[in-house]
Amino acid sequence: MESAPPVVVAIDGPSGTGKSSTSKAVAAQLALSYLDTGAQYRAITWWMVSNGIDLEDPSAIAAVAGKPEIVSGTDPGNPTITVDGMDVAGPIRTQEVTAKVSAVSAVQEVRTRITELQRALAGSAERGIVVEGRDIGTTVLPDADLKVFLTASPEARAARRSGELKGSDVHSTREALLKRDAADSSRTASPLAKAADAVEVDTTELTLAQVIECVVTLVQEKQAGK
Ligand SMILES: Nc1ncnc2c1ncn2[C@@H]1O[C@H](COP(=O)(O)OP(=O)(O)O)[C@@H](O)[C@H]1O
Ligand SMILES: Nc1ccn([C@H]2C[C@H](O)[C@@H](COP(=O)(O)OP(=O)(O)O)O2)c(=O)n1
Repeated sequence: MESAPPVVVAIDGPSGTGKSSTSKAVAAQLALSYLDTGAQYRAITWWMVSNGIDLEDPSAIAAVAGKPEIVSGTDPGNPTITVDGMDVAGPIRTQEVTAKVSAVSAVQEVRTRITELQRALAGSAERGIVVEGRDIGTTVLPDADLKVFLTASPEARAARRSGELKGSDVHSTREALLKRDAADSSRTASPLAKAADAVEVDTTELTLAQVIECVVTLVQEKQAGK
């Protein structure tokens, strides 16, 4: 039997819309690879913070953008991320990295470097890949077979996020989240945006299981040539 051609799925959207949970589950169900591109931007930010780079200065960020070696494991059952061989899955989720990641990811040299890694991983995924981020459908993989743009109300997103971060209140989580969205959407270099040919799914009133089912169906329809 001939094997199916690889399928490339781009899932974009702001924070807390369900990109990571949906993408991981869809990739696992369909036996595809999975790439969390936010984790890559967090990893390079973690390296810059750890090495005392002045993050107020875009030229200082640009000058060292090529230094850290970032490697992503693409098994949806066990996604991994290392910087210079060190497992950074935990450290990249701190509030400090979260607060600084938008400044680092706005720098073009950083984006060029990370985009290269993303395209290489997408191109080598034998059965295909689900790639989630902010600019996957618009810039990284404009020829993706399926593009999904997830949205949800700021209230729903803040409630989901503060449910994860113990001890944080919904109001401050909402403010921090909106600030990061504004920075990510207004930067010049490849901002967060919905591709013209993306399917928009508003997840505010949907359960995670419903969102996963919706995206799995969209992928299967594409694979069936509909
Ligand atoms: N449709 C949904 N309904 C309720 N909670 C959800 C839904 N989608 C995701 N979540 C939860 O919201 C949190 C953020 O989801 P995540 O997938 O990390 O979003 P993103 O990658 O877009 O930031 C997680 O705790 C996840 O379990
Ligand atoms: N394709 C991408 C993915 C993430 N980023 C940047 C902008 C985001 O605020 C950060 C972190 O992304 P991540 O997906 O981990 O964020 P959350 O899961 O929403 O907290 O990385 C980006 O610029 N481009």
